[in-house]
Amino acid sequence: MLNCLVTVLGIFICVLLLFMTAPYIRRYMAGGVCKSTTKLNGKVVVITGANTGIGKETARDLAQRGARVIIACRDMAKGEAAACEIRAETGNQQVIVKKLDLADTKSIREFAENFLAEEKALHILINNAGVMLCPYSKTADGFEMHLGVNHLGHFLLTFLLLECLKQSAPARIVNVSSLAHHGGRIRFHDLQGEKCYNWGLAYCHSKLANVLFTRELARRLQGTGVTANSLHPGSVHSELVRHSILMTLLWKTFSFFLKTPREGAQTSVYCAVAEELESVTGQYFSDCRPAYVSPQGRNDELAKKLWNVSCELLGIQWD
Ligand SMILES: NC(=O)c1ccc[n+]([C@@H]2O[C@H](COP(=O)([O-])OP(=O)(O)OC[C@H]3O[C@@H](n4cnc5c(N)ncnc54)[C@H](OP(=O)(O)O)[C@@H]3O)[C@@H](O)[C@H]2O)c1
Repeated sequence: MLNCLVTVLGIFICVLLLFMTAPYIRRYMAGGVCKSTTKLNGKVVVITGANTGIGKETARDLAQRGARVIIACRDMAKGEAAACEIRAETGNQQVIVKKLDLADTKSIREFAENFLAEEKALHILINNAGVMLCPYSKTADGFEMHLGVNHLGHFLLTFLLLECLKQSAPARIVNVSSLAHHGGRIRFHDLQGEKCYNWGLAYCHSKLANVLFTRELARRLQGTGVTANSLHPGSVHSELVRHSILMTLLWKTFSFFLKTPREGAQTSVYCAVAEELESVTGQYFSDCRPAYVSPQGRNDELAKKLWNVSCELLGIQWD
């Protein structure tokens, strides 16, 4: 009887504490805010996966600053709905939608070809699109889905747009990675997860690949006026966990504690516009400040090897 009472009292105190501290936890989770007032009139921005979530809010912020924003997404109807909303809210009519499916290298090449034919410059490329917790599946080119979309798709897109970025310098490349990169491992003997697949880890591996790609890219771009940085947006209430019912339920239950997509976009915006980052490159940010990178994410030899393997897989020569 006494045990029972103590347990009930314990639970009651825990719930009370949670309610009392919730506003503080929420404020902590909201993270940093990009304070930059930089205007982007005359600048061209490409954001992948900007029809929803963090990408859409990043597009909204940059459109507000006057940029010509290209929403690169696979679903034109969803992209047009997002663009319509942003145009109406910001009054910026230079928000346009272009088709890009990162799970298909043909679509990536078509997107880049059209972009280079139609646009004169590219000042900011935000590689934001991503998938998480997918059951084992392959892209059109036979790459494991997380690796193919999150890493290889953006690797190829950056390769195809790089000359334009260089010619438009100063320019910035922003790769949206994740804190999850800490759990990632680059296992070259089973990069595609064919021998051993874990849907949670596959996401972590691909996000580690984002960090390593950024590091090697920044090293190669020294002196070109193009910078490359990666970031963790925070834990954001978005559609990212849609492939897992359990995670969707968890995300909904604890949504109060998660960042809104608008809060989640702050570090992307910071990396894209902050004046103090003008010549900062090869870094990893979270909450609009430098953050800790995992030991694997700081391994230059691994970054170089991943670069070469990615080129081989995509059949490109990128020296
Ligand atoms: N949410 C978080 O807590 C969190 C934490 C750390 C890192 N991140 C990173 O933040 C980025 C944005 O995620 P989010 O939270 O905003 O998720 P989201 O709401 O699910 O948005 C992901 C975007 O990527 C697009 N996408 C997926 N596959 C694509 C493909 N094959 N081709 C083109 N676009 C594709 C989606 O398009 P559709 O709408 O057509 O599917 C969507 O626009 C991701 O890189 C994610 O890894 C998020």
